[in-house]
Amino acid sequence: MLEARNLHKSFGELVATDDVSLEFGQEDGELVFIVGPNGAGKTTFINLLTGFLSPDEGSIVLDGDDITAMSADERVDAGIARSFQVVKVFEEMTVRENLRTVVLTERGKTWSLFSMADGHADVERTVDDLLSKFRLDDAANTVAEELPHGDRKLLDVAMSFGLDPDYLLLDEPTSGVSTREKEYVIETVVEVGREAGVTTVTIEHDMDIVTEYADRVVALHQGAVHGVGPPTMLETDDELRRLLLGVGE
Ligand SMILES: Nc1ncnc2c1ncn2[C@@H]1O[C@H](COP(=O)(O)OP(=O)(O)OP(=O)(O)O)[C@@H](O)[C@H]1O
Repeated sequence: MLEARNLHKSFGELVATDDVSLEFGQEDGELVFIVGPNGAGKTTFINLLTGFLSPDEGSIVLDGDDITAMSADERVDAGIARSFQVVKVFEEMTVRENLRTVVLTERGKTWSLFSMADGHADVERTVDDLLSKFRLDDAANTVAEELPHGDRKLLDVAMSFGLDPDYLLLDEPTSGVSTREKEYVIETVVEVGREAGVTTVTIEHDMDIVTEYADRVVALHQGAVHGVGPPTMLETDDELRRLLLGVGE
């Protein structure tokens, strides 16, 4: 289980994370969506969980161990991977080459266990598996910068997934993706996460997507937890609806 305990983070006078305590991973393959108006502290919270920011107060606990002081890289090794709002892929490499770099990184730890030939075949099998899971087979030899936006997003998530995480934190995987592609991108991500039993925590602004796919919704407002509940909360919580529509922000 991944826990945030009383996290606080300020930037100067601005409180971006205000006493946030949340738990993830009680159930394998749970799909948690984080919602909230612009500036609510969603990305900051993901940055704190993944080690890209340090909290001013509070702690992050993984399976009972305090990991607050762990670096982002160490957290990846511990099973916490992320994607970014702006895709970070190697633009001039093909999709296959991008995925291979991740699998090699992940395998790096155990590389000596394989002979070179076995190791190579194993890496390629894993890359093929990622290509197929993320429906990128047809784009395997396409250079990343030439991919349609939806496939770029899928490649980005596939690269995080290739790190073999227990927890996958996704910062707006559908941002900038056309309405037509959105459903396809999120459906693919959801399916892969569920099948692998990976807990995914996804920031999402499209409430139709959240309603359709979330097992649990976390709503943030002004850095604090406004509420945690089933997606029906988006219908029943009038205050939340008002916040998400941006009234009074
Ligand atoms: N590095 C930083 N330095 C100063 N202020 C920051 C920094 N990062 C975030 N903030 C501020 O903290 C607040 C929370 O930002 P954050 O990006 O976490 O919100 P968000 O909910 O992800 O917003 P959005 O939906 O617009 O992406 C905002 O007011 C933002 O301007």
